[in-house]
Amino acid sequence: MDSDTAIKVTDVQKSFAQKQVVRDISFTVKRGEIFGLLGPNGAGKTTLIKMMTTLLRPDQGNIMLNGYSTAKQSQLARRQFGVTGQATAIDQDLSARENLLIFGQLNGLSSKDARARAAELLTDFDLINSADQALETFSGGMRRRSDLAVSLIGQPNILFLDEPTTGLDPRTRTQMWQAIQNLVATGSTVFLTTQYLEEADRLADHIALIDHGKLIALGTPDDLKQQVGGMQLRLTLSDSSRVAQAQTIIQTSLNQPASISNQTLIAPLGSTGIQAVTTILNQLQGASIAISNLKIESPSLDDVFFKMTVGKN
Ligand SMILES: Nc1ncnc2c1ncn2[C@@H]1O[C@H](COP(=O)(O)OP(=O)(O)OP(=O)(O)O)[C@@H](O)[C@H]1O
Repeated sequence: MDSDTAIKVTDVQKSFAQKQVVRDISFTVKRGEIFGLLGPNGAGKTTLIKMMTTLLRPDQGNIMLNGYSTAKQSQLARRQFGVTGQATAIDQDLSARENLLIFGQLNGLSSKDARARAAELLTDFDLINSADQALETFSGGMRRRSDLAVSLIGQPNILFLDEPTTGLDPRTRTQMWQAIQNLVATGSTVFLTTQYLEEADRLADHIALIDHGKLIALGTPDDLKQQVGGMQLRLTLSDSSRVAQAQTIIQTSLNQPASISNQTLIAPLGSTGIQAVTTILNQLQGASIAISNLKIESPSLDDVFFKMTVGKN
């Protein structure tokens, strides 16, 4: 495993009873990146993350965290990461600061270092003004940020975030995104699962899409969007009698078929087709074909998700 690699998953399989829920999955996560794991309900995300965090053993295959095998060197592998979503508060009567101090000491920090690290995290996560309030008085967003702070107290090199923003309002979600981005800016590697495709699109450098336990796509958000067809041109004409003529102009310029829906022509632009849009518009104008609407649409990760996954059946 080279030194740029934080996580290496090789041919991992897991079955429960007779049912195979993770099938031969392999991928690599580079140091300092945000890697998103996506998939419909029941796809196997939680099972995979449990295997990566040593809570479950794969039936077959290998998982390495910073070069340590989760099966053969589980103690060392465990020291490489933090996880959110596990017991991150001992007692709701404790303040956020007290909670951080306890987890700091559990992680082997001296009380002086734990105090300093707690103050740093409370500031980073915008909790410093509520640091001495009991956790039970915290809103959902404050709790989530406090959980994230706790998972960072031992300065893990790799952080697993299982649905870090589920249920948060848009403002708090944006704050969490910022916190995650700040974290990777300091060199940590983040592995996250999310139900929000926009979140994966905004945050993730690479995405693995799984369905029915199988890896069905792997790449940057842009790679995945290209796989479902890239950008599209949608042109609506003012006069329906000119549709056939406009179709010829578009098809000739793009060298791609254009489909017709009422008065709207739709054609894939491909990677260089966007340059042809000016030519198309000039030719339409030259032929006195008026247009009432023009859109250049990028595919979204939603398109990728819907085209590539089937989900529970
Ligand atoms: N301990 C278990 N025993 C039996 N079947 C299980 C067990 N854990 C998970 N499964 C099954 O494995 C499949 C994958 O579940 P998993 O929780 O990994 O999916 P997921 O992608 O995390 O789904 P969700 O988005 O709904 O959380 C499901 O069909 C689930 O019912």
